[in-house]
Parts: sequence; structure tokens; C-alpha cells
Amino acid sequence: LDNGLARTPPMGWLAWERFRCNTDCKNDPDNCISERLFRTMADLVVSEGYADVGYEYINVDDCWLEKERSFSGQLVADKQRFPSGMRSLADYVHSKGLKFGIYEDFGNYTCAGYPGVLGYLQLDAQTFAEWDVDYVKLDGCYAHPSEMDRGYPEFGYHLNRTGRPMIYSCSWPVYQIYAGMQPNFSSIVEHCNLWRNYDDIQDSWKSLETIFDYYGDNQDVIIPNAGPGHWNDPDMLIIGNFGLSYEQSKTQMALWAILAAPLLMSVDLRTIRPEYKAILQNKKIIAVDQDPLGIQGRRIYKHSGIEIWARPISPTYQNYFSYALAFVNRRVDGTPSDIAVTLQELGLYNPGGYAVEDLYEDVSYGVLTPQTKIKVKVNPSGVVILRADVRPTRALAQQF
Ligand SMILES: OC[C@@H]1[C@H](O)[C@H](O)[C@@H](O)CN1C(=S)Nc1ccc(F)cc1
Repeated sequence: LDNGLARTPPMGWLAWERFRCNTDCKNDPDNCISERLFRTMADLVVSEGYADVGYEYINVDDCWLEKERSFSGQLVADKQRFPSGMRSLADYVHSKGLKFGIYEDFGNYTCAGYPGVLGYLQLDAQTFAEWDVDYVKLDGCYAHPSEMDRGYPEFGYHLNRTGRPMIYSCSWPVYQIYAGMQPNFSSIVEHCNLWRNYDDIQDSWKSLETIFDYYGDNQDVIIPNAGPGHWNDPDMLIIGNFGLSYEQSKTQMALWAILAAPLLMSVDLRTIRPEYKAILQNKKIIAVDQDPLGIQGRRIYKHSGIEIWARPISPTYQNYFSYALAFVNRRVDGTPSDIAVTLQELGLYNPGGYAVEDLYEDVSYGVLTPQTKIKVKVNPSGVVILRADVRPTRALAQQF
């Protein structure tokens, strides 16, 4: 969507995967979906250094609402859990220098059964603008997928007509794919800033594997739709929760950067362990995800449990790109796997070579020619991610 927003994939914090639809503030006041939870997370995004490395959006998901609209038909935040109202929460988030996201559903109900936007598209878009919302996720439960080709553009039209810039996140294609339909991606790219292509992420390595398998297996259809202002969304970062090991967490961060994915953390920032926080705050990997060229990377090798993923990034030189290269070990046979490959075999041909460094370890490989063998040792369910920055051809360099 060409609304000047999301020129790089959005970064922030989204409640759903970690906090779900916990509405029991009586028995679980610290973890229920409430204004207190989002204020606390906004505070921590700033105080714990996440904002400094680019995390910007604090996003509410399902279950924020009263079960009934107001007398005038407006959406109302749950009076017990959001007593100050959404506008006040948005103001608080803005006071921390962050941006505020909200959730609704193109249907009669949200997935958790709260009021959906059907019948109130213009009013709900206007309400979100009045509340100074900066990002809207529109889910697709309780709707006919065949209605979505009209419905999602229509809601986006109403958002645009408010005059307030709001990132528009669409669940549109995933529900059509579930219904066996072929999504109209040119329309989705035109009307949405990001969209979900596949299942909800759950807190497990298995769930993560199915998602990046899907993105690798369907990459020829998926990759061309990505670019500044319009991104594929493989769902939230689950780093720091319960289901991923340290190695698997490094793998998700590396692959999300290769996929030019939104970096929407869904984790309890109050209890996250330092080594997981360090993965989320890895500036070198965030720089890959946020690369201004906005070219989504692809899986270029997959064999006997070893995968290699490559993303073209800046700087470029003549018609050569720089690259991020991720080596993933899907094997579980105990010992780290050795991978030896030349840059040329990976498609990096620049005669002037590439300056290569590891983005997790403080290791530099120096300037390598396309013919140089690179050897990496990758831990089971882990990753090695390198950056290969293109170098001018020697001839040119010798002129100076
Ligand atoms: O209720 C909202 C929740 C989150 O927003 C996810 O990101 C959305 O993809 C949808 N969603 C859920 S749990 N959707 C859903 C998942 C399984 C199911 F059987 C019925 C609905």
C-alpha cells in the first residue's frame, strides 16, 4: 500500500502469541489483556533499549473490547480492563515516543467472539483515527473469504479517508488460502502494508519450521509481492517465550531478517532472559531486516537437513548486490554440521570480492573472492548468518 508508511518492515511488540485472550484480571492481573499490560510493555520497550534499536509499535490484538457496541454503534474498550479508554492508552504510548496499534476483524465477530467491523466499516475507521491509532490489524474470522476482495480494500479506503496515517495489516490472503482460493496478490499489495500468508505462529520449533518451510516452498509466488510499503508477514517473533531453545531463537531472528519480515515481538519483556533479549536487540541482524532495498530473500539450498538462505541487500556496486547468508541446520543428529561452500556457488560473482562477517559472533572472514571456500559449523536447529558486503573490483581500486 503506497501510503508512505512501512517503507521497511514494521518493528514493535504485539500481545497475541504470549498473552492470547487472557481476560481474567481478577485472578491474573499481571498478565490479562489490560491497559496496565500495554503501558508496562511500552515502558520496557523504551527503558530496556528496544526502542533504541528500532522497535516502535505497541500493538493490541484480540479481546480488548466490550461484547457490545455503544448506543451510537461505536466500538468500546472493555470498561474493567481498559478503564481509561483506547485514546488514553494511545496517548500514553505516544508520550513514550512509540506508536500504537489496534486489532479488528472483517467479519461479524473477531476470532475470539468480540464485535467485528461488518456493518460499521466507516464508523470503526473513524473511531480508530479519533483514538490516534497508528496501525490497524484486520483479521478475517467469521467472514466469507469471497467477500474479502471487496471488504479489505473498502476498510482501507475508510482508513485513508480519515486523513490519519495508519499502517494497514491484512489477514486477507491466509483466509482465502484456507478456503482453497487463489488470492489476488496485486490487489493485496495495492491495498495493504503487510499481510499474513500462513498459519498463526505457536510457541514451538515445530510451528516455526512449518512457517519457514511454507515460505521456502512457495517463495516464487511470495517473494515478488514484497517491497517497501508492502510486506509478507510470517507472524510474530516468539523469541524469549517457552518453546524455542537458544539456538532455535537465533534461527527465527536470522530467517525473519532474510524474509524481510515485520519484527513484532510477542514476549513478556518483564521476564525475558538476557541472552534472548540480546538476540532481539542484535543491530546487525535488524539492519538486514530493515535494509532499504526491501528485497525479500530466498532459500537457495535445501538438502539432507542443511538449508542456505540468501537475501540481496545494500550496498550495491555496479550490478552486484551485497548479501545476507543464513546457514540453517535442521538435523538433530547431535553434532554441529560443517558446511563448506564458495561465494560463487551461492551466486556471489563480484570479481572485487566481498567483506564477510558473522552477524551473531564477533568474527570477520576478511575480504573473500568468489572462489574462496567458506566453512561454517552450524549447531543442530541453529543457524550461522553472515553478511557479505560487495567490494569494488580491484582494477578500479588500483586507479586510486
Ligand atoms: O483471535 C485473534 C488471533 C490472532 O490475532 C491471530 O494472529 C489471528 O491470526 C487470528 N487469531 C486466532 S486465535 N485465530 C484463530 C485460530 C484458530 C482457530 F481455530 C480460530 C481462530
